[in-house]
Amino acid sequence: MTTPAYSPGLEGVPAGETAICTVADGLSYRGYSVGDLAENCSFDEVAFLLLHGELPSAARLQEFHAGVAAARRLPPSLKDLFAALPKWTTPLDALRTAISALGHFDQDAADNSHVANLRKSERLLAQIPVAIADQCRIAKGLPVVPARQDLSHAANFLYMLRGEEASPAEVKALDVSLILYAEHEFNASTFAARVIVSTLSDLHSGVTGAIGALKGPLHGGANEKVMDILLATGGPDQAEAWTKAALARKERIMGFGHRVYKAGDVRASILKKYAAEAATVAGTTKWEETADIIERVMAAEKNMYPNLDWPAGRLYHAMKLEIPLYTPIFAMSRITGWAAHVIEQLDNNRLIRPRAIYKGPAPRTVKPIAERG
Ligand SMILES: CC(=O)SCCNC(=O)CCNC(=O)[C@H](O)C(C)(C)COP(=O)(O)OP(=O)(O)OC[C@H]1O[C@@H](n2cnc3c(N)ncnc32)[C@H](O)[C@@H]1OP(=O)(O)O
Ligand SMILES: O=C([O-])CC(=O)C(=O)O
Repeated sequence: MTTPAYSPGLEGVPAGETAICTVADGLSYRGYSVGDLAENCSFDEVAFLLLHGELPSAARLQEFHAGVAAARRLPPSLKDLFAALPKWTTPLDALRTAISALGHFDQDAADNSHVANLRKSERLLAQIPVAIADQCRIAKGLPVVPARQDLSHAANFLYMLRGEEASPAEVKALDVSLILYAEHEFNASTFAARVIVSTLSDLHSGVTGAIGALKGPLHGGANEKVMDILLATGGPDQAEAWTKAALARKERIMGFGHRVYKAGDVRASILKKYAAEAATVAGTTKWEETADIIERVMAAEKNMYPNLDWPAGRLYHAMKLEIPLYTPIFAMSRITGWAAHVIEQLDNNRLIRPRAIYKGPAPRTVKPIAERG
């Protein structure tokens, strides 16, 4: 038997088949380029596409929206759970706990059939924004805002968070960011979800694990770190020197680089315009100028380009959303990709169990405890 070539971090290794998304020749979901989807569709249509395989007709979209909007509520005990969490709990950690807890209440929890998984996916799609908004308000001692069934995924989230409707421009910008965040092949969180359900575990367990993987700053956690970096520079005047000094200290500039995209991430180019427009409205263009300077330094010094987290962090900041909400917002979109992959995995399952190259001690025998040093 020949040993297959080893690739650290599984870089470049095909680890399964999928019909959901490809990052080859530009990013596309089920055959549609993300640019086309961001230009011509709403997030709600893209969610349907990812879960059901085709773009919806107007009637199917209405039916889908009605079903998801009706599920925008949490069991009352979730609110008690949020109130009981330590005050230092981050919104992403609270969301991870909430998804795990929601599994207890879902009547389909242990049913891994295709139709049950679709039902659970649509419920989680509905419940995640509610969980983020409710936890955020409860942690601040504010009353929760009941969901609106007439609003889109993006608009309802902003409404529940703030207690007032957002402007159409804000809703559109958030919606586009959700389309771009929705799915990305075998990224770490999605792969984690697939590994979990490949043991014939369940959707809620897979999504709970996926959120744990998303949290890290090398993956979804980077969109929160982006704003930390921009704020740390102090602004355009110090940005170049700050970035060069950080690189000299071998620090990573979060929001740059990507395992697959070495010449830039198309999603970052699409969202940049929305981040810039939101900054103009908010009067915070100083962070756009700072970002442009850092982009120039990173290209010149490292030949490295922004990923989607770079403009997303800036967009959410210009929308006056609190930094710890940025990765939960990523999750509120990526639930569609995670769910589609969980369903695809379980529809044609084989346990995911690779091999390791052993680097430990040579075989040895146990000495009686009195003889051990
Ligand atoms: C939506 C998303 O999840 S997109 C990813 C979001 N994550 C980030 O933005 C975090 C910052 N970026 C990174 O850490 C990386 O570019 C990753 C993890 C995304 C991809 O990394 P990989 O392809 O595995 O590259 P790896 O981590 O091996 O780094 C290769 C080299 O580039 C350097 N490097 C990679 N990213 C960066 C960065 N953002 N800033 C500075 N240097 C970097 C590394 O230090 C390393 O240098 P070395 O060879 O001198 O040690
Ligand atoms: O694909 C990756 O490694 C990370 C990423 O961009 C995503 O999950 O959107």
